[in-house]
Amino acid sequence: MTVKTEPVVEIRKLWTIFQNDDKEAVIHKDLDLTVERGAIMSLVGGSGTGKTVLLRQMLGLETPARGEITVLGKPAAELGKRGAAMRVGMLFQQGALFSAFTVLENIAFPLRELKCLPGELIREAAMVKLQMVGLPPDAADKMPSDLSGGMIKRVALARALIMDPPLLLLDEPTAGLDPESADSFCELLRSLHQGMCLTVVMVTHDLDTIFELSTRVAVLAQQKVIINDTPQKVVAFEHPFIREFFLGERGQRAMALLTPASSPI
Ligand SMILES: Nc1ncnc2c1ncn2[C@@H]1O[C@H](COP(=O)(O)OP(=O)(O)OP(=O)(O)O)[C@@H](O)[C@H]1O
Repeated sequence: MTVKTEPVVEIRKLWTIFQNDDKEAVIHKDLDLTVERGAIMSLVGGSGTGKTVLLRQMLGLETPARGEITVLGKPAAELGKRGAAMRVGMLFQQGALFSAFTVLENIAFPLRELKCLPGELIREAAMVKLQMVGLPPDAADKMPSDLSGGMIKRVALARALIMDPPLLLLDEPTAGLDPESADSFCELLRSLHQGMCLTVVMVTHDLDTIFELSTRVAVLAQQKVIINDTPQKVVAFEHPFIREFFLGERGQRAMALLTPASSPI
């Protein structure tokens, strides 16, 4: 008998509407999405289909016009600023580090904000995370301006994970990285997913990342999630966006990774 656990994210009948000048833009319309515990879900879709907005709504940073978003059994809106980092880690597209803070201060920031832990404990926790993301101890005192793009992503990831949240949201985690750095970042995400029992939702256009990591792919089109399934099932789904996105030349190359031996599914 299989025991069905509660989904980590459940979105029901979601509407997102923006008012631009006197025009209304309906970005999501009656959108449903379920993310099961332990999944690594890639959220894909054309430009402007509302992938980033959806991540921000899951984090409780934006409120939809209508519908429900439940994250770890609670409405996303109730995550609250202080509680959010304990339940959900977010890696923003540009890393979004504080330029005037050192690496260690950046990683420690969410813990310092709690204002209830001794400084030494915070420092130790941040050093552990620095090591977990594969950075050497001497990176702790560097400034963000001294770091490569790959290192910035790692520091931002360490900060997102400082409170060991069960859910990690990533916006374009490998964008701007060279292929080698992107590969090693994917490898890091894979090992953290296993080691920390994470559920991961990531917005990405990078086919290599999708095929190397995803257990699920959810496709946004026509203001909805048109399919949420395994990568193999998604690429076989008949839709113009999917054909263009996955079955173009780049897609064919990335799909070569989906051999039985390397498949994450
Ligand atoms: N606060 C806002 N006010 C008005 N319009 C917004 C706001 N935030 C997002 N939008 C619009 O909503 C649409 C979806 O934005 P979003 O950034 O989520 O798209 P996306 O799918 O992540 O696109 P891309 O792949 O190009 O990054 C866009 O047209 C964007 O201009």
